[in-house]
Amino acid sequence: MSREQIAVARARKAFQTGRSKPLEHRIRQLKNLQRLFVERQTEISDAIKKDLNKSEVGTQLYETLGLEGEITLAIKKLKEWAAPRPVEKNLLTISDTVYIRPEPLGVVLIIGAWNYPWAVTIQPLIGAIAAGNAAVVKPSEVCAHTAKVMEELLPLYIDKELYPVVTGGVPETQELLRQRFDHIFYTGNSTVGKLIMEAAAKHLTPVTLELGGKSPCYIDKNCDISVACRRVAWGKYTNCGQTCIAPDYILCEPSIQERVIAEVKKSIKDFYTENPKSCPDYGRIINQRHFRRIMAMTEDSTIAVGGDNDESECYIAPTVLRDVKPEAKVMQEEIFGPLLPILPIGGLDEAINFINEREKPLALYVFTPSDKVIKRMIDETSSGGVLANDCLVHYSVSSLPFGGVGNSGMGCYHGKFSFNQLSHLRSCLIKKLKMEGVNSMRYPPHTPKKLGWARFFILKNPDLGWLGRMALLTIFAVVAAVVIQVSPGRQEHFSVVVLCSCNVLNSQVTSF
Ligand SMILES: NC(=O)c1ccc[n+]([C@@H]2O[C@H](COP(=O)([O-])OP(=O)(O)OC[C@H]3O[C@@H](n4cnc5c(N)ncnc54)[C@H](O)[C@@H]3O)[C@@H](O)[C@H]2O)c1
Ligand SMILES: CCCCCCCCCC=O
Repeated sequence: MSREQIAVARARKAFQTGRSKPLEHRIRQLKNLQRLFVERQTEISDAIKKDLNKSEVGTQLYETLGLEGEITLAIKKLKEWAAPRPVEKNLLTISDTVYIRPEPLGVVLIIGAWNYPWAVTIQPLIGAIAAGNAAVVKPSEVCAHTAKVMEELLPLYIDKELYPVVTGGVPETQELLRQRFDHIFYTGNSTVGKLIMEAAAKHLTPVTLELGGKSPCYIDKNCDISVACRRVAWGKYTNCGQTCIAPDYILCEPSIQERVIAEVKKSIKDFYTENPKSCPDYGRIINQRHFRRIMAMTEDSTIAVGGDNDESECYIAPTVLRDVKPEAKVMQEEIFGPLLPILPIGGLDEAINFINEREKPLALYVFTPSDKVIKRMIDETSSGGVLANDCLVHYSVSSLPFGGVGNSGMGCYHGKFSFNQLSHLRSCLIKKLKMEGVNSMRYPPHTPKKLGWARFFILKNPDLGWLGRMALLTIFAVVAAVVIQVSPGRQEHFSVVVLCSCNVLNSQVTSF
């Protein structure tokens, strides 16, 4: 058996013992994971420094702080999230207990990307643990130092059979993908996303695909350009542009292009000094392959700011490109690097058309003081998420589902959405063996009269409020009296009326 097969088989066996399911176990594991981030911050930071030149503070701010917040939230809310969820009923099921029961899916495969290696690998793991699953964790081999630290540290804190770490590159990931999982949670590019889905299809395994793409940024000429550009520069150059939701390019009217260039330039200096290369807060491109890919994108565009680079250090200065054409190389794929192209455009209508002619983005940014412009941008486009007058921060809001749409991904996570995404939401309906008369309307022989009753019972919404229920009760009482007088032998009619009368006051599930 391969190393990958062994890890999956062990995780499955451990899941089958049932030990991942009790809430106490889940909480204990989450607390242990939290402890890892408190006790091992130095090892985590040192490795990321080697991989991406992230500073220690940057690592906490962009990677581990969010994870600590998500763990704290999951621990606090787990009982509520995992509890059966009462649902509304129709009249036909009014005397039944009807609810949704979140259940673990089984063994989840988590495939992480390299750009925020802890954030995008461990955040799904938090959801997997909270939902009671086992999970095989495959960190990206591209951030080699971090993958090694993750492989060493996780088993010291959490159940290593239930949550094994499998390191490796493409062959190892493909070997993992040949195994059977109950869910695959993949973060990375859209091309590999398609391969993941293909492999998952063999076992009919559901997938979450957290992908990327080009996230547009429209700057309205009426906005505070200085503030807008500072926020855009932060969103773009954080982690050297290697952020899935970085504003990929700017759309603005030609009349403000020079202002935008000047203000972005000013922010670059404010954030990273005159010499970003020696600034501890400015990162590096992950490797030379990506360095060359990014530099090649500048070839047919005009550099307005930056452009300095050093392949031996994987350094590319924060760069702005002016008067970029839609056909330019930099506009053909997600940049994932510190280049900020500006595309002059005729105004909002043209910007909306430009966005809609392309793949649905993961994030969409609009900077404007006008609520009308914001509303139009939201109403007339589609994207995984949309932000007005800021960048990136929606990622930190646990109550918002984070994920793409179309080419930018499927499924979502963060907070309760992670729990739901990695749970099976099982429909439960518990009926008593009494009141058989009421069922006659659905048993053959089918008659128009029975259909009439069925229409009433299925289509009527019993959620009438207290007054409505009292009124309905009165009607049922009158009908019951009439039925008893007119057709004393028709037991099913009588049962129906009694059933409704008895239960109309209690149209919600109250206990399990
Ligand atoms: N939506 C999000 O939350 C999110 C977060 C981070 C990154 N991203 C996106 O990810 C992309 C960057 O990541 P990447 O794709 O370069 O990361 P990557 O190269 O680390 O690949 C991601 C994972 O896929 C595996 N993989 C790569 N090729 C494979 C193959 N042929 N078969 C099977 N597995 C394979 C890798 O081992 C790795 O674990 C960008 O598009 C970015 O926008 C999205
Ligand atoms: C405070 C804002 C945090 C932003 C973190 C962005 C992480 C993006 C992950 C995808 O690349």
